[in-house]
Amino acid sequence: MAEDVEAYIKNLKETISQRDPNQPEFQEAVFTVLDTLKPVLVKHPEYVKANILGSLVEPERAIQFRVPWQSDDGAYHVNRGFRVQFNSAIGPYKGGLRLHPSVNLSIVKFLGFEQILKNSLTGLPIGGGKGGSDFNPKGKSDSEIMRFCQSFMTELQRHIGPDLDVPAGDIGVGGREIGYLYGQYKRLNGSQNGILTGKGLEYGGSLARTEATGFGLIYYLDALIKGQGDSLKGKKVKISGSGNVAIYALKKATENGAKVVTVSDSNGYVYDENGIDLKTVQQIKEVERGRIKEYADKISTAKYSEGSVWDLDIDYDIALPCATQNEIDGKQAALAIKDGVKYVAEGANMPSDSDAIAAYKDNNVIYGPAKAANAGGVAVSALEMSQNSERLSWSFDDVDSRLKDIMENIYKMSDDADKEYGLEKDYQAGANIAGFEKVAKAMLAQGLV
Ligand SMILES: NC(=O)C1=CN([C@@H]2O[C@H](COP(=O)(O)OP(=O)(O)OC[C@H]3O[C@@H](n4cnc5c(N)ncnc54)[C@H](O)[C@@H]3O)[C@@H](O)[C@H]2O)C=CC1
Ligand SMILES: O=C(O)CCC(=O)C(=O)O
Repeated sequence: MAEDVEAYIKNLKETISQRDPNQPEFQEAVFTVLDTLKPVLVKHPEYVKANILGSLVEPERAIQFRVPWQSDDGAYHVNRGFRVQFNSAIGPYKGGLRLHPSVNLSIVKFLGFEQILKNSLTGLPIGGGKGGSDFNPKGKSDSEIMRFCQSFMTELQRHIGPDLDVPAGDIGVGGREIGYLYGQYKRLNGSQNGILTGKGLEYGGSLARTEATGFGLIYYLDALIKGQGDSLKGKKVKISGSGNVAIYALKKATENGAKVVTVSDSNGYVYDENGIDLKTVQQIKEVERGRIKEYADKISTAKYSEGSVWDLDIDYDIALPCATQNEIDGKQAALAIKDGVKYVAEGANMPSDSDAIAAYKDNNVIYGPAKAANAGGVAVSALEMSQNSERLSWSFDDVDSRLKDIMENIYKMSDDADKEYGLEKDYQAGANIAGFEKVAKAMLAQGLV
């Protein structure tokens, strides 16, 4: 049976490589998951017989469209928009929209695929999807962002709905962009605040959605660390990124007694041995929309350097990558291990490449993978959908305590899966298995769909 499973997985990988030879990020995400699911397939031959994985790796729908917009100087531009509706076995497609020049079909498919199992882990009824555009928001005026978002939504609105597909934010899409996207949807279709999450509090947003991914990361990390009989208190932490996820991870980690000594952006990073000051980062990033370099102009103990924060050689305990995919390679993971890192928990999606993950595992670094560690954002998005359906707003504490329960439960589900399949502290495999089993059961029950 184990040989049949090996052959099945090998065959699937070959099919994907042939079908999508130019999608390296998608292949990376899928191949990693396929490898960790082998024990489940050995135990459940019915999933192989029904070719559940063959369906799982193929999006139900991948939409690509033109996004024309005009810049303030009157020039005409055309970007490419995407929405990949990957899997609706357990609920409406759910996942963010990314605005970044690197966005292409491979990246949107990898993110959409990851979202299927992540959303399943939340325990809430949401399927997987993702979207975005290769539009670069950096340096654009508010009016340019508004015109782009209006044009993007003019096409996207045909494909989404409160029970069909509910997008949200991701890199380059925060409260401002969600506002413009929602405004355009409403002009075209009337008010239906269930079509997007991450909305402003005045028009159907949920308290704690802004904080959810970063806070959730720390709730998960806390459970992971406690599971090893250890504590977050007094630990020295490197965070990468300085966007939504990084900022609220910094806030909660500091509140919980850890010392965060770095934040970064795509140009460089700041290192402050005294601990990064949250308010200064928020002022630069959330208010002024500036570069992280400015932090060192405001805080005298901080030093700014160009390049990757993962090349900074200092002793520390915990790595929290919160910027982007493949930001940590094998060499950088080896440096982290040499520097004393015991825990890695991923705020970004797929920030560690496969060499980095292998290095963590070979050196007994406790590794919390993205789909478990950063599921708090989408979990609170699903709670926003519930509040919209109920026409109610829950208190911050209510949402936050549900978030904490969800993140602790994700750790527990991954740990239980490890125990069931005899996988010693492999929280990556545990998360993949726990997320997959629910989706696989739903797909099997629904027949050839
Ligand atoms: N916002 C959310 O609720 C969720 C976000 N994520 C993931 O978290 C990560 C960060 O997203 P957000 O904080 O929402 O985005 P954001 O747009 O608020 O911030 C992104 C941050 O990453 C940095 N960055 C982008 N590209 C980089 C590069 N090539 N090298 C170094 N730094 C780079 C940016 O400078 C910025 O500081 C992404 O991987 C995203 O997919 C995951 C789950 C939910
Ligand atoms: O809140 C959401 O629906 C999207 C979150 C997201 O894009 C992610 O989990 O990567």
